Amino acid sequence: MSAAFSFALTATDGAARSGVISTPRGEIRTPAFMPVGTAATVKAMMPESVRATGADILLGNTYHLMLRPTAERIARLGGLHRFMNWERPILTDSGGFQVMSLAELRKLTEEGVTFRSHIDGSRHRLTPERSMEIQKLLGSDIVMCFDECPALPADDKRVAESMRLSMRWAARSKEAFGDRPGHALFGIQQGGVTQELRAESAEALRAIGFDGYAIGGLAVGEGQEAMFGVLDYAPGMLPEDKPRYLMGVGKPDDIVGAVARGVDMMDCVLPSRSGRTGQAFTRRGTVNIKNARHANDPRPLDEDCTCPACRNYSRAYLHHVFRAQEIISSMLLTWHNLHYFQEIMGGMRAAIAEGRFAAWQAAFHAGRAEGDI
Ligand SMILES: C=CCOC(=O)Nc1nc2cc3[nH]c(NC)nc3cc2c(=O)[nH]1
Repeated sequence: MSAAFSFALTATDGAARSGVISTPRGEIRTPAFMPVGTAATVKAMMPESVRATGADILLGNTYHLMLRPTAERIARLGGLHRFMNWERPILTDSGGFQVMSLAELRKLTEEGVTFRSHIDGSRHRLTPERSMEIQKLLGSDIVMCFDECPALPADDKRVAESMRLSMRWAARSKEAFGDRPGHALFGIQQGGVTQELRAESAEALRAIGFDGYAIGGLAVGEGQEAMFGVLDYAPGMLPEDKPRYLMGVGKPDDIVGAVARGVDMMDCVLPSRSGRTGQAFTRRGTVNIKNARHANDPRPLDEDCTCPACRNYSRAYLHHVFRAQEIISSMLLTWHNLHYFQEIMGGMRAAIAEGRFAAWQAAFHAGRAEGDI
C-alpha cells in the first residue's frame, strides 16, 4: 500500500503499455478493466466475487448515488468502500455524462446542470464544485472532472463549444478538488472526432495538470472504426507518464484495439448488463444462452474457462435457469463475463510485458467467430 497515488509504466510494446497504479487502497494492474458498480453494487455479484474475477478497482456512479441514497448518507455511514464492502480502489464518474443521458428536464448553463431525478422528480443541481464535493463524500480514490459529453450527431461548432465548456469546468474541478494526498483527479479530453479539437483539449488539460487523463466523448454511437480513428492519435496527445482512461468501452475487440493504441484503463456495463440478458462472451465468440439449441447441451459455456459457471454448470442448465428467470442465471452469466474480461486484460498485460502483444492480438482474433456460437 502506498500513501500516495502514483503510476509506474513497466513495459511498452508498440503503442500498448503495461504498468501499475499504486494507491493507499491497493494496486491497479494496467491495462485494467473496471466493472461498473452503479448503485453501490456490481449487479448480481458479491464484492468478494468481483475480486475473484481479478478486478483491482471498480466504478461507482455519482448521478445514481447522489439521488439514492445520497452522498451525505453514505459519508455518514463511513464512505462508499465501507458501505458496499469493497476496500480496494474505487473510481467515481463525475455525473456529467449520466445527467445528460438519464435525468429529466435538464438545463445546462455555464454554471452547471440543473435537472429532475428520474427516480422521484426531485430537483437537483450538478456543478464542478458540487461534483467534487459528492465524490469526496463518497470517498472515491479516483475522482473525475465534471464534463459535458456532446450528444451525436454534433457539428464541429457544437463540439468545440462543448469541449471548451468542459475545459473551463476542468479548471473549476481542479480548484474545487484541492490538495488530497492519496486521491487522484483525472481530466477528461473532449473534442469529438476532430483532431484539432482533441489537440486543443489535451493542451488545456496539460496546462491545468491532472493525475490521469481520460478520453471522453467516445463510444457514443460513432462506431468502432471512427473510435479507433481517434484512438490512433488521441492517447499520444496526453502525458506519457500518466494513466490514460477510455470511458464506456466496450466489447472484447474494442478493448483489445484500445489497448493496442495506448489506453491503460477502461470501464463498461457490457459484461454485467449482457450477463443479465443471457449473453455470454467467450474466446470463440458470444453465446446467447436463451437460444433453444443450448437446451440439451451438457458442455460448459467455454471448455477453457475456469470460472464457477464453466467449471460446474452445463449450457443446458444455464439455458434452463435463464428461461425460468432464476436469480442464479444473472449471477453465473455475470460472473463468467467479468471473469472472461479480466482474462483478456491479464493476457494482454503478460503479452505486453513479454513483448509479444502482436502475436497475442492475432491469436485473440483468430479464435473468434463473428456471430453467436
Ligand atoms: C465514466 C467515468 C468518468 O466519466 C465522466 O465522469 N464523464 C464522462 N463519462 C463518459 C461515459 C461514457 N460512456 C460512454 N459509452 C458507453 N461514452 C462515454 C463518454 C463519457 C464522457 O465523455 N465523459
